[in-house]
Amino acid sequence: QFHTIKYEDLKWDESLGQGSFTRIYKGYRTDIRDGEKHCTEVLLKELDACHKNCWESFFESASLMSQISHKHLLLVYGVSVHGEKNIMVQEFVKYGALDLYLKRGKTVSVSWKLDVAKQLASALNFLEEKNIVHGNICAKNLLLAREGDSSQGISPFIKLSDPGISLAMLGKHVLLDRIPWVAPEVLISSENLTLECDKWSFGATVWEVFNNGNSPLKGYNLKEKRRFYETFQRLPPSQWAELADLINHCMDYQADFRPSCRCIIRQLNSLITSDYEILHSTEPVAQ
Ligand SMILES: Nc1cnc(-c2cc(N)nc3[nH]ccc23)cn1
Repeated sequence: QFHTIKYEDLKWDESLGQGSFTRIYKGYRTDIRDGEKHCTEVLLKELDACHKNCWESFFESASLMSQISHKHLLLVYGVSVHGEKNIMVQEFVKYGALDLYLKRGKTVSVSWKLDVAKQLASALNFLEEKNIVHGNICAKNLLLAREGDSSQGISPFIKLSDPGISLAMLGKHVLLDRIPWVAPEVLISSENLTLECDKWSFGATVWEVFNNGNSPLKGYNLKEKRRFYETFQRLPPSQWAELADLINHCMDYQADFRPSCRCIIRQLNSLITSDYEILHSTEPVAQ
């Protein structure tokens, strides 16, 4: 179901941090294609040996991403097993995770943010058509392949990363900590992990993008996060009413009230043409 890569073909470079039970490194993969030697920049995602029991879920998420291909889905080259080590080999995406990129204070225009939201919505639409649930949509899992340059009219380009270890395998604490990205019904039972859950997470991710990568409910402890759902609270609304409505529509506590991907894309397109862009664009508008 996916390609196995020889450990000897991999070379580790700098460490780039860690995810849930995983450590990530920049690396290189040498492979021979049509008689030529190629050396490709890759992202090496190592699963902690102590989480051995998660490895099939780890590989499942790899195989999910390698079975389908879409321009806004991360390319997974394959997996490598070496003794205790399970390694997922992914394409290296130049600018890394979107939340860190935005937190680093890069000022981006409203249309830049809308482009990112539209690209994520088109990736979700593709997954919805294949009836595939991602389960971990968030700005940390959006990778920036091209910065874009609004003055040159060049849009950014994002790729949705693999979901990582499936929610069903994660402990209650990890699930609670994923509030407000994880849909409320999933906390009740991971059997409730459906396509609608990705719509909820989409809403929380759009909120992050329009709040410069700040984490929603930052500083909330697990108890406060649980209360947030128990009392049906909403994220602080954007001043842009149409955007706040879209986010709240996606983050409807009633899963079947959440909009379809096509509806989300239509609403995003109407946002792009709405007056907000004129009123809040950084470039002075001719009076
Ligand atoms: N599939 C991926 C995933 N993450 C990256 C990445 C790139 C970068 N410039 N800094 C980083 N810092 C942490 C991760 C990362 C690249 N490719």
